[in-house]
Amino acid sequence: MKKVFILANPSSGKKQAEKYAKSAKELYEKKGWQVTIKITQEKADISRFTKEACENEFDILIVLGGDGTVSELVNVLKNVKHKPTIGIVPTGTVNNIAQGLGMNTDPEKAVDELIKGSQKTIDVGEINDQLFVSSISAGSIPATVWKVSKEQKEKLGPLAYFIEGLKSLNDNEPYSVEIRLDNQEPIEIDLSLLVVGVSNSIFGIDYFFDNAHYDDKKLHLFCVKQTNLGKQFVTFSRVLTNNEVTSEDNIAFSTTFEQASFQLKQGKTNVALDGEKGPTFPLTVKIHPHFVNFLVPA
Ligand SMILES: Nc1ncnc2c1ncn2[C@@H]1O[C@H](COP(=O)(O)OP(=O)(O)OP(=O)(O)O)[C@@H](O)[C@H]1O
Repeated sequence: MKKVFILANPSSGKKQAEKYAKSAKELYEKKGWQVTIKITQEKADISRFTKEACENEFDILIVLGGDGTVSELVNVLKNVKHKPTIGIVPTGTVNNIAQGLGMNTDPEKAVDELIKGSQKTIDVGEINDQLFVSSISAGSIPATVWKVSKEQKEKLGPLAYFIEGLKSLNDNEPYSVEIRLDNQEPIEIDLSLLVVGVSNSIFGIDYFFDNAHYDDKKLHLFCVKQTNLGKQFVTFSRVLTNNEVTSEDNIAFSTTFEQASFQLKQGKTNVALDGEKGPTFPLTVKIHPHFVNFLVPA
């Protein structure tokens, strides 16, 4: 009999996680699975319950939450002997990770999809000893990601990020970064945006890195150089309308790497990790290929 641990963050998204967790338990028990359900009361419970699921060797750990919850949970898996297979029921606001895995964004359908699903071994990124499952980013747009209030997120969903992002183009402060990719010579560039992603879906845009896959053993880098507001706007519009990210006038560029370092040479900027506040510069970033199994639609 499969041992299944359900971990639900009731504060995520529209606050429906507890409700869906209970209906998931009912459905999975009918299927003959042995189900334990835990509802988090605070952030620290995410790692506490994940450790419990690993120590007691559960086969499957189903998480009901958004990117923040999934990211917190995956960070626990770095130091455990037994990693359960993870399944996501996306009850967050943006749910990039679930989207990148091809999960249904309707939690009810996702609950059902996980029973019939298959397993996929996915890559994760590491930045200064912290794991990320979706992306890290630096610049005024990512800085707004964690400034977006819970209320704005509930009301506007992913659109809240876009609106705040566009507003932030105005107070874009220049910063200069020395980038060293794999064994290449370092380059120093004045940037307004730096994004490193594990999969295609970033900031709620599911084609941000069009060719990226969760199991391609690569990290994907997208940079926008410092330029005037108009050109930046055009570049972001291209990204948002699924056009080429590499613009003719070299304002933006994208590439892939396995390990890299980023050193801040001038100015200051914040780093976001899976939509939450991340570490500070200097950054050492690498891929962990095939780190953990996830349940994905069949
Ligand atoms: N009871 C709670 N249990 C767990 N985390 C909580 C709780 N209350 C507040 N939080 C906060 O919720 C954050 C995780 O929320 P999460 O990111 O999963 O949802 P979201 O922000 O709605 O979705 P998304 O990140 O996809 O936009 C945690 O980092 C933690 O700070």
